[in-house]
Amino acid sequence: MESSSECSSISDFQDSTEGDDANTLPENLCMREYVVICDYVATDNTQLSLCSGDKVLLLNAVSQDWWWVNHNGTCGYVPASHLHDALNEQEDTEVNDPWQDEEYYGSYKTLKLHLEMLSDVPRTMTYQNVILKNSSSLCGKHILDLGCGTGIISFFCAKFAQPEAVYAVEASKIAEQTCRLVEQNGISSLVHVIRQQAEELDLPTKVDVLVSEWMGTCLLFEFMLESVLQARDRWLKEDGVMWPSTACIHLVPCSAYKEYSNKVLFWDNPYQLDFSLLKPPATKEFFAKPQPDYILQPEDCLSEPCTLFHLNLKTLQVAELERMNCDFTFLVHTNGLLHGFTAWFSVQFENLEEQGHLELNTGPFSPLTHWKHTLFMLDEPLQVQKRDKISGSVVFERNSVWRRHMSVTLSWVISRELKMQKVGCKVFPIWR
Ligand SMILES: NC(=[NH2+])NCCC[C@H]1O[C@@H](n2cnc3c(N)ncnc32)[C@H](O)[C@@H]1O
Repeated sequence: MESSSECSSISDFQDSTEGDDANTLPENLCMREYVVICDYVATDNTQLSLCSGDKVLLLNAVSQDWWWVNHNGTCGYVPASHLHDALNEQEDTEVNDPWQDEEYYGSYKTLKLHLEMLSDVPRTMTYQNVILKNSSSLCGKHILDLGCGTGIISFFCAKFAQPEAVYAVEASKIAEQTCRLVEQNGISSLVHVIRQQAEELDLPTKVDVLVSEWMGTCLLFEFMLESVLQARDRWLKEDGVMWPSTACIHLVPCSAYKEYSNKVLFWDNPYQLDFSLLKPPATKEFFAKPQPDYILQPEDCLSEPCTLFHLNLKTLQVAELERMNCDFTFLVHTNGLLHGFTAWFSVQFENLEEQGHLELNTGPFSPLTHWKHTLFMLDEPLQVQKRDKISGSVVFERNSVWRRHMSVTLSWVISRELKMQKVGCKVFPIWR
């Protein structure tokens, strides 16, 4: 990165970048004022340290992540995620709310997402089975159903067990419907619908069981898990039960030829014309972020999958969610093209009445769920063959500004007979 001393004034900097249209934003966004929405401390002398509320002038969007700005006559780089378009100020709630709660809970007030979740039979039946198989242990117990949505889990508790009370907590407007459903089904003496954010909850007692369906893309997106862990610390008895009890994130190297062909190779000769110069922008546009609704076929796996993270939800701390990293090694078991990696999650529910646990696995070897699979596409496919080794690391990093978002950084080395063949690294935002 250029040194910030290179920029003595805006006109100098602008002249030096004249015609440099490689990374400049369209005219309408350059030279606009932006507001800093989160403190930033420079980590080298090409960057600026800024405080939330500072106003800067955007000079050049060098990349999606780093922008060259002017602040009171001094130029330097700042992370784009820390800036908000002051002239195009959205509702204060958007700029000042890193949790985007208005948008988030707004998305759950209609039936669309609830229909999708209830239509997911493997997901919903797993929760029903957990309640069914533990019905005697739930007798006389207090249960917290966090983020109950339409209340389906609370209904299972009332139908298949005899708990003392179920607190069905739901922050979105759907809670009004949930109240009506509970009344209509005659279980309002047992199931108490509370329209409240879990963070502001006030219950009459601690609970014996905290059950929640909080899992998002790549397990963590939405970071509803933070709400669940905070509710655990505040409301779950010392010997209380967390359902799910543990959660895992799995990864496998894979081929995705159809995806690559449809999105990139397509441009080689549409209607017998050579549009191949569009392949690089197509790669950037379609593969910069993961595909969250991909369906990985088992035969496209290039090795056995591995478990990256195994989280114990009774002991996990919120601070651990900021950054999680893990090394991996895959032994390729078939010749083919490595187009990318696919991730999915599984959650386990401790069984209170017999050995073992119940599991909901959202991977390619289990019944398909509404989460489908998350495909991380490399920019270029790589030829691999049986007995090659794909080793590397993955870093899940929570977005320091937009608290429901994260990034996944994949680094890989492909080796053949102990000789390094290919090395690579790519950062995937989910979604900011
Ligand atoms: N598996 C998921 N990715 N999402 C499915 C559960 C999400 C449900 O929990 C509600 N919800 C999410 N966070 C909270 C919270 N902190 N407090 C109350 N309700 C919540 C949200 O409004 C929605 O109805």
